[in-house]
Amino acid sequence: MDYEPQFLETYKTLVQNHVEDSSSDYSCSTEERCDIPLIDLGRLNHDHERDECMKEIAEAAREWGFFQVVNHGISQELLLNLQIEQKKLFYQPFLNKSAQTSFSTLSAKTYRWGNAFATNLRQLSWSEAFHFYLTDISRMDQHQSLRSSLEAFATRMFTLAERLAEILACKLNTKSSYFHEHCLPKTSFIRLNRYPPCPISSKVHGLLPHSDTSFLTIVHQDQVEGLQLMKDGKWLGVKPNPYALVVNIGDLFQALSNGVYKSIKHRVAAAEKVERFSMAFFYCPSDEAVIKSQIKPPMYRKFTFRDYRQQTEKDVKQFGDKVGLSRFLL
Ligand SMILES: C=C1C[C@]23C[C@@]1(O)CC[C@H]2[C@@]12CC[C@H](O)[C@@](C)(C(=O)O1)[C@H]2[C@@H]3C(=O)O
Ligand SMILES: O=C(O)CCC(=O)C(=O)O
Ligand SMILES: [Fe+2]
Repeated sequence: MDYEPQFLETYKTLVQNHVEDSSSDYSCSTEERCDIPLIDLGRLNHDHERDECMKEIAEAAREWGFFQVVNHGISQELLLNLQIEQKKLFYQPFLNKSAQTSFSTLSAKTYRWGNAFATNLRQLSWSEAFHFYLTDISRMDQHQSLRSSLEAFATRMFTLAERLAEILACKLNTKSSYFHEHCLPKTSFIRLNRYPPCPISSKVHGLLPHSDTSFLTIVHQDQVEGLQLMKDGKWLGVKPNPYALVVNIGDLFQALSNGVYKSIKHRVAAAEKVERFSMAFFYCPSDEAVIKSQIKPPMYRKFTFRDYRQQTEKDVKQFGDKVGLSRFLL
């Protein structure tokens, strides 16, 4: 198909040099699927249920770093419309996507695939993605239907992310106005993911294990399994729920909460026969925002979001993967 990135040809050397070992089978057996906490956000609108619901959110962030939410305020119609646009976007010829001839107004790194810096097959992600910042979206004059779906998604996701972040801050006794001040729609971004069928699915990840460089990430996954998270040293599969969004704590909230909320490693398994799509919203601050916990004694030295992003980009270039928060431990 002319829309598929040429993974096998491009990463031929990594495939040839791959040495099988016991840890290189990435599939996850049935009994290892899990139910992450499922939280009904409708309860936030009722006085007598609000406190309990907020407590559950904070507990899930502490214990799991992951939870699902229903009655989240984002309509199925909106999610479906964006999914349709997402498919149209990925089913363009690969050359259009990579040359971005039809997205010439967008910033250079909108489309990405594989991992140009992978030093071995484990670091290769058998997937492609588009990153959209709100400032880019507003300039997409030639793609009206994609633009309006992205705008609606970003607006609703932003409101949800801010609400969750404020609840989490409140349960930490941290100033919740921090988020309103530093995290703006234009500093957050959307990532549309596609995981193509993969002929070497037991040797490679769909998306390599990582924690997110964000305060919070909210993901809509389709009905194809694949997302897995690390809990108590084991990989567990997250069962897709058509009405739920998956929320996970990112590195910045782990730092701001002094390690109370957990930014958990997760990955997406590659599949041999089926493709998978997901849409993620990364709730991030401006580059100048300072991440410093009020909780004593501090675990991490204070840093700006710019410091963290630049360090991550440097590590990915040098090592093929991000090192993450451990760089900032005191
Ligand atoms: C090679 C990598 C790029 C990435 C960090 C990683 O080590 C693995 C996952 C990638 C990811 C996915 C989610 C976010 O878009 C991102 C910014 C993140 O935190 O992890 C990216 C990283 C990236 O593009 O630099
Ligand atoms: O595809 C998914 O379900 C998760 C994607 C993800 O982890 C990411 O984009 O950071
Ligand atoms: Fe992620």
